[in-house]
Amino acid sequence: MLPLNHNLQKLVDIARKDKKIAIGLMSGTSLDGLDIALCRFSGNGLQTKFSLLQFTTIPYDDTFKQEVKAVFARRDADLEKVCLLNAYIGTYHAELVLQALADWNINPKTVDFIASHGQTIYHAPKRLHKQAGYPNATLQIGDGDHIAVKTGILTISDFRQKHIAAGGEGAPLALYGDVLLGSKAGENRILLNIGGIANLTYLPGDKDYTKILCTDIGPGNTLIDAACREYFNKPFDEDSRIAYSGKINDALLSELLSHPFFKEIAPKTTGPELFNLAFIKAAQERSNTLGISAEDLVCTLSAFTATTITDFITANFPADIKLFASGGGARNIYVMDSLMRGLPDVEIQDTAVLGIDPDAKEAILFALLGNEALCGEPIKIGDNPTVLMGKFSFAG
Ligand SMILES: Nc1ncnc2c1ncn2[C@@H]1O[C@H](COP(=O)(O)OP(=O)(O)OP(=O)(O)O)[C@@H](O)[C@H]1O
Ligand SMILES: CC(=O)N[C@H]1[C@@H]2OC[C@@H](O2)[C@@H](O)[C@@H]1O[C@H](C)C(=O)O
Repeated sequence: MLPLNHNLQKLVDIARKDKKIAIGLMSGTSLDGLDIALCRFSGNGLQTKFSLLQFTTIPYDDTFKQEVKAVFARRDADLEKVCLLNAYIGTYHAELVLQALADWNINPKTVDFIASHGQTIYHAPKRLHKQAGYPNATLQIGDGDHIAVKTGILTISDFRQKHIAAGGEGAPLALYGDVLLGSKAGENRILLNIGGIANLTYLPGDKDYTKILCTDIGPGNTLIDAACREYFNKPFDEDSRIAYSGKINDALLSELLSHPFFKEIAPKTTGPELFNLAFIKAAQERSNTLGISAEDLVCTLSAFTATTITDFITANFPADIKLFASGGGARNIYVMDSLMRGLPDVEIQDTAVLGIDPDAKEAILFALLGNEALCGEPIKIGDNPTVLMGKFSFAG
């Protein structure tokens, strides 16, 4: 029998380790920076035990943000720029990982694997592109080979394609992490992540997997951020100061809420390809509200995010439920206050009480998906794709 090549042998050795040190990387739709979570795993599937050893978000500089924004969610993107960014982001993320490890005084050789989400630059489920003959599609760039070669660490990346190949929309993948780390017998739970886009996982206390639902809900921070950039030259509404200085415009709010996406059956996914500045302006035109103040606009968009979440939860889940929030939007007090008022019977906390740092949750998710890719088995959760995801990149 021929021997395994050294990469495959190393892969098998890592997969069989009782304890694995992993780095999860997430760069989300808000483009604020790279989330880096250093985790330790033992076990797999429902027996997974994890601890977060370190976490940081390394902010992107303005030049990098502009470069990515030039192609992000744009149908007319410059293909050469996409090609360059695919390699560049891989190398750049690798540098940021090495920087974080140096700051933490950790030798890269002690890390078993990196699990990298990459940067989504376009998300096109059929519900969005509507082009006959084409499947659901999504594109994350920042190639794993560059990360593996530059860091010397086995890298698992490009998780979303398998989900699509097996019939999904490529998102939300939070489902797989939330089921493993977030469910509790006897307690109906919602894990709500408010990033650029808001998504949730419903985990019933009876652990009936056919009732589990994981779906995007609509915009989280993306429209609020877009309006802050356009009218206040600010990246986001820090501590909701702008929202609190404005008032809700009811005509605009009901126009925003009337978009057909909110009537579509879940699970469903979306992104800034739909929810963007042009979407806001079109709704303002239709509701005759182009003249409202920028403060009222930010306030109305914040109310829009909160209302879509409360409406979805009220319409779909039982009243006896606990909600655990994560993502940058969990710091938007206007949105969180509105959720508490809109869901008076729901106990709302953040995921920290579950031992999951709310800022780190998505980076932890990818580390966990990497652990499953190495040593898990596909888990059947209702009608969701029963798959292990991720592609392997070797350092040498
Ligand atoms: N103090 C704060 N006040 C208000 N909003 C905040 C605050 N801190 C963070 N945010 C919001 O959180 C956003 C960043 O959230 P996060 O990092 O979870 O997004 P993401 O991971 O890029 O998104 P996604 O999950 O959609 O991919 C910021 O752009 C901002 O809108
Ligand atoms: C295509 C894509 O990048 N989608 C992201 C985005 O950000 C939030 C929401 O939209 C979610 O569907 C997804 O990310 C998380 C990590 C997920 O897949 O669960």
